[in-house]
Amino acid sequence: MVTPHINSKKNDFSELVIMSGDPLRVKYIAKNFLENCIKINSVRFMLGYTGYYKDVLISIMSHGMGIPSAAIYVEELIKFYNVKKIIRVGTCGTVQEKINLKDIIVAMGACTDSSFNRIRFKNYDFSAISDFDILCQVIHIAKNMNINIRVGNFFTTDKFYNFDNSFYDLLKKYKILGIDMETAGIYSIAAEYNIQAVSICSVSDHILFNKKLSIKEREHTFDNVITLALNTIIK
Ligand SMILES: O=P(O)(O)O[C@H]1O[C@H](CO)[C@@H](O)[C@H]1O
Ligand SMILES: O=c1cc[nH]c(=O)[nH]1
Repeated sequence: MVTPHINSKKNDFSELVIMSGDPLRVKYIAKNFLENCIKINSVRFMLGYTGYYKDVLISIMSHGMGIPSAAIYVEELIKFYNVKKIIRVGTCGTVQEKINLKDIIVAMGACTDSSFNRIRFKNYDFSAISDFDILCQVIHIAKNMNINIRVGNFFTTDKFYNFDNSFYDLLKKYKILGIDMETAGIYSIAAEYNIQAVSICSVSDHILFNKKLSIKEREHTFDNVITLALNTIIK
């Protein structure tokens, strides 16, 4: 099976997929956490790998930045490769004073400024939420692994650079914990196709305090998030 963006054979993908925006983070996860790992996609350098984690077949696939890019990969994985469970392992910004760089935030739901969900949902507001069971599993497994997480609302934006401080004040007031660029879209696609999805993000940018992680840190300092995601997806 080949799509315009993925040149893998039908059985190259596991039904369980960890996704991330950055292809180099995907490569890092595959090389450091999977056994007997093979590369299954490199079209547009949107890298994908399949291998074993604790004897379970898992795929790791990049989705690029922004809903339009992520939606292409998520829809193709579901429609052509029979994928049933997706955990996004990403980075996010925050505007909350009590949240620090590298903190882990699980997106229970995601608001958005994108029109993507309105286009899909006949122009109504779609409440983009994670699958409840997989969300509970993340919480349970994080507790067992002694990994601190926060669970709450996200804002998925089309605009990485937003210079309007009143916008960030609004997000802060409405208890938005994380800001990313894909989660709201991934959740609506998951709902349409009845698959499970959840986003787990590490804070890479503190917008309020003007602090950010380096490029290398964004690529591979998230081993706790990765093991949390892997242990959740195999359940
Ligand atoms: O680290 P990733 O998974 O790419 O996620 C975040 O980082 C990118 C912006 O720098 C956007 O894709 C955003 O959602
Ligand atoms: O979308 C994102 C991702 C990381 N940091 C941000 O500020 N926004």
